[in-house]
Amino acid sequence: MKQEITLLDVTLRDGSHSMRHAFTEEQVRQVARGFEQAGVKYFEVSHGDGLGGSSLQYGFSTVDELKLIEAASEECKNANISVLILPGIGLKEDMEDAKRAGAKMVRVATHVTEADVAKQHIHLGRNLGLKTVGFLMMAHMAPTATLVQQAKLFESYGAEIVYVTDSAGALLPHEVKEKVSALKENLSCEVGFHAHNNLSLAMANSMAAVEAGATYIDGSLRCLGAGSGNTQTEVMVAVFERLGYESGIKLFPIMDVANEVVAKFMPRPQEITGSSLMMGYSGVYSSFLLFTQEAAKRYNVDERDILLQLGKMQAVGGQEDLIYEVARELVAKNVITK
Ligand SMILES: C[C@H](O)CC(=O)C(=O)O
Ligand SMILES: [Mn+2]
Repeated sequence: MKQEITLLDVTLRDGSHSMRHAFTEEQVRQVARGFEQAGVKYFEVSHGDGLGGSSLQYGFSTVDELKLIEAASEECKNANISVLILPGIGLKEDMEDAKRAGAKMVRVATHVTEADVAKQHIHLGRNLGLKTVGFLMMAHMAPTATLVQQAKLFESYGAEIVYVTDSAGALLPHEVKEKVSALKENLSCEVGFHAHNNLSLAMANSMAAVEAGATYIDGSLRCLGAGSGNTQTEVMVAVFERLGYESGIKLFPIMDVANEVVAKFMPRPQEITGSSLMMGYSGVYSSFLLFTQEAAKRYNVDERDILLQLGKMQAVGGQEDLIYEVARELVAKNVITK
């Protein structure tokens, strides 16, 4: 019997960063229809920074995420919609609204050392009858023992799956293996893994995660996501099938939605540019990419210098304002390298 894994697609959520949160209802419907036909079990829809993310700080959504969740849900009979929520950005009401709009799963995301802020959200997810997941972001920033401690908190609150989230695309395969194995040894719930491709390691890291026992792996079509994007879903379908795993996703239909739908609205190819490489190298949150490019342009400084400095400062999600501060400091110090 083939071992089952769930490939959870985040094109319509992590991809929202790359799309500057401008998904249209028609784009979402087309992708959702494609997922339904291809046999995808779970896919995520919401603002890139999760429910309630539409704001001056993170970027306003063109179309209200609830409308997008509702539209996606209307297209699906078997595929289930997940939403992401970051405590402090999204509210209790947002989770309730998302459930009414058709969400079946909620992933509660915190910085890797802050699982304790998710207790109420995990409880609420369970009370709403949603499949409830803990999502430990910027996993490269904590030693494995801390990650285990934090994952245990999530599990104790009721999370049914806990994710190791490589938000900066900074982890190397042996580190993924160590972290996922430690969670498998210390938790009873399932373990998931979310990669970013900033060091061209998303696929290798996803394979390392599955080999270490992860059963949920995130991906996005054509890699559409923050930074250099995520592990490419349609490629994972092929690779994991070759490795003898069963994802339930049909290869040709998932390739069709990637190439006939998503590729046509992507604003740019998901390449590993100088800046996204630097994010993986210095451990910077992938969703900082477009803000960094804007700040570099505005202050005429090298994006790589901003990113190196943000990495040294250990900047985390929610500190987007630091990007501009660092750019201004580089100007003040006369580090004008462009
Ligand atoms: C809010 C972030 O975009 C969540 C995520 O996908 C990550 O940390 O990676
Ligand atoms: Mn991500």
